[in-house]
Amino acid sequence: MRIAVPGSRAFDIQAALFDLDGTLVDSLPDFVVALRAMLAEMDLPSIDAAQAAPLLGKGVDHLVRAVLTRSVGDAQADALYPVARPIYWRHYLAANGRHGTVFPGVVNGLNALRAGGVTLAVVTNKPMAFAQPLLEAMALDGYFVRVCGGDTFARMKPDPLPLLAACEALGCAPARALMIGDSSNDSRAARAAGCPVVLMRYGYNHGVPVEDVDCDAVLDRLDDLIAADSTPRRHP
Ligand SMILES: O=C(O)COP(=O)(O)O
Ligand SMILES: [Mg+2]
Repeated sequence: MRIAVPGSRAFDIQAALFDLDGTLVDSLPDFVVALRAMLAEMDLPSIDAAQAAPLLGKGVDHLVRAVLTRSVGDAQADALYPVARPIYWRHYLAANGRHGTVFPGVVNGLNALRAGGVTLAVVTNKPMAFAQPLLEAMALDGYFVRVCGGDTFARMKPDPLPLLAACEALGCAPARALMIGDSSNDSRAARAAGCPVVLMRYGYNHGVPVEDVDCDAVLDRLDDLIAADSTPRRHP
């Protein structure tokens, strides 16, 4: 499918690889509920959404460690981490998909890409035990022929390995697989894999605006991607 990307060139793509948190699903409320429950159970000071958002996107282990470091400093975080991790997993499994929502434009965008014959896959740093139930809770699971989690391969994004492995599984050359993400984690992985990459403006970006990140384009909504040969239109 030839797609037009506002502010960039047209791309002839066969597959689209999607980041999950901050790109497809606004899962920040789930993370906040689970983190607050973990901190309360451990008698540690709480956290709010603005403090948690920049810590997302680098996998669950990074998140738990970063939240502990924020609360108690580096040395104590190391000691508390083995206790905190299973507590966080329990609370996140309970919160997963209960408070989050699908970002506006995502369903229309997925439908348009699928209708254009593009093969869709998820490449997230979220562990599979969280990623699959979240896609099901958001009724997005039917769109993707493959879901790759942060624990599917030996290394996660920003390493190119998950993107290269996903391309191989889909039988797609990296140059024809468009990565759609929300942070430098996604664009660095895409650049190293040789995939074109667009970033969503609304996601979780480790505190670095996506305009300042090396990528092919920045989008406000997924359905701003349009078939290159059709008249530009905004889906309802
Ligand atoms: O770190 C996470 O759990 C989220 O990862 P994602 O942004 O790659 O979906
Ligand atoms: Mg993300």
